[in-house]
Amino acid sequence: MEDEENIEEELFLVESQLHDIQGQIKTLLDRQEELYERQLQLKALLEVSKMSRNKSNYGSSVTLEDWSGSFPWDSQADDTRFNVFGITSYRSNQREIINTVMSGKDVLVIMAAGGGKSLCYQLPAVLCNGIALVVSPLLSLIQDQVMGLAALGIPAYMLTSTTNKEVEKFIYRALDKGEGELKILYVTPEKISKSKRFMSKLEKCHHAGRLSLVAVDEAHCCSQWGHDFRPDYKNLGILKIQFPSVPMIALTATATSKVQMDLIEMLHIPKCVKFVSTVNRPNLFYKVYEKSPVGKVVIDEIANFISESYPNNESGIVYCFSRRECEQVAKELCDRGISAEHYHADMDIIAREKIHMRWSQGKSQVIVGTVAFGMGINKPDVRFVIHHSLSKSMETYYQESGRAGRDGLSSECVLYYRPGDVPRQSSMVFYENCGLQNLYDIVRYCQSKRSCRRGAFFQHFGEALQDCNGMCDNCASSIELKEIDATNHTKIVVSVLRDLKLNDQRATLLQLVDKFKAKWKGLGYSNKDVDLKREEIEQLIVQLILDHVLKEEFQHTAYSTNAYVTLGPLWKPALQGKIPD
Ligand SMILES: Nc1ncnc2c1ncn2[C@@H]1O[C@H](COP(=O)(O)OP(=O)(O)OP(=O)(O)O)[C@@H](O)[C@H]1O
Repeated sequence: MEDEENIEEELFLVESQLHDIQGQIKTLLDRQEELYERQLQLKALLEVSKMSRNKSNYGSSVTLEDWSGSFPWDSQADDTRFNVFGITSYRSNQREIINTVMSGKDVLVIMAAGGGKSLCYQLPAVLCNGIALVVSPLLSLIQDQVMGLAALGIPAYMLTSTTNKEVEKFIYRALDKGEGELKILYVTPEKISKSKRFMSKLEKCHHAGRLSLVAVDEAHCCSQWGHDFRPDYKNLGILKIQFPSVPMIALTATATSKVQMDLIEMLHIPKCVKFVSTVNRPNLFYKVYEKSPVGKVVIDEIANFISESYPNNESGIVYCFSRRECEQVAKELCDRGISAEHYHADMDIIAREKIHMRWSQGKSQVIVGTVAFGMGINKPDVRFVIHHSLSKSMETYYQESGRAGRDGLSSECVLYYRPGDVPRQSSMVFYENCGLQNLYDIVRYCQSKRSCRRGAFFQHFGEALQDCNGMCDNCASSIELKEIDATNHTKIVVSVLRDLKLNDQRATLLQLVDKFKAKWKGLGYSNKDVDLKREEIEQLIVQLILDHVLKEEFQHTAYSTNAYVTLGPLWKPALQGKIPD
């Protein structure tokens, strides 16, 4: 009896010590996770810092002169800003950029969507004698700009495939002989690379001292590391070679350090002065919703979100993965009473224009588009951008979601995520430069239940962290997260993959999960072992890919219905000790 009491007493002691130790282990594991996250951030920062050091080594320096002081053109510039452009004061960096261009320097401008990049070259173009050349990638973008400038009384023209003969003659005379009134000339990059006649007229214009400046809009298109690479942009380097004394201003909304270096090199502007504004869009609320595997449920949720949050026909965009999906989502939203129209590259240009116009004028509420609904969307009052599937990279997502709230008012960016969408994207980006790494970055953004979404953008673009002010779901919500020990699950995932590899078999993500479940049961795990739902197992597999736990040996072992899951080509022993045998 006394023995039993002693045993019970010791048992109680042991159990309470075990309880304490488990608490300590949990604290340590939490700390370990924080450190892993910090490790990733520091590695990214180190890379950015090394890149900028290399860059200064090969001479593309950022001069530190003060461009906000007084300059001889100050009063004329103020007068033009106010009386021609109707703008009462400059926004951040605009004055400095204008002063730099006016001083004859080359400039690289990185300024968030809606930040006011156009004024940075249009105002100097009006102030300077002669003609400014602007290279821009899209006809619709050019048309908008030319119309806007004409409305301000500025003689701007475009020379593109749609320009009629009369106007073309007028433009060539202006370039050649300085006749007629032409201040800003817009062309597409194809004109520079393909039209010898145009280039020889431009040469004459320059020779006569009448080419005032060259602006390259959407300059990230130069770089194949950027998100919208355009082969014809690669040839724009010729402009600086032919016209070395003419200041060049390259502008874009986003460019990682790698893209910046690339485009400085391609445009031959190694001594450019660089102005980088923050990527932060404080008025945008970022959130990720778990996406149901049932298509109709997703549409119900999107339709409810729109009709409850935006009952007054406020404008929005829904981005979809494929053309077929985009048509279907638009139709199903219409069936649920939302005025939505689809937009994709398979439609003819007139139909697309009509749909864009109706939406711009508020006659339809939502455009359901593919990536084709891209550059040149200048609608300021887009209140929400919903992603029906994840984008292929952080940059693409930043651009697409950034079409919300250009007027500075509160707007929402919602992404519907399910791991099952990852293989579809990975099959598309598999052969792109860094395609998988870029995809994994956005997947990491989606899978995170803790980190600040805004912080992920700062990290991606190599910028110091800023306060989110509760403007993302992870910062705003106080949901308690349930934590589980997934060691056994991970062991099973790895062993399922080993079996497949051994038998030279392949499996879709769905099949992988089925095999996992069968093995889980077969191994006789009891009820107190955590039984995960299908989506949770999918999330675990994707997380293991992201954490590089699944080694290279499993690459291509798993397939989705018709696409690679592409497991872990980037394995590194970051999680040593956690990798199961
Ligand atoms: N200093 C300013 N004050 C007020 N409005 C301005 C100022 N500068 C520009 N704007 C206005 O802000 C809007 C966005 O400018 P702009 O089209 O140049 O943006 P952007 O940086 O080119 O954006 P995107 O990358 O999306 O094309 C325009 O309506 C423009 O007239």
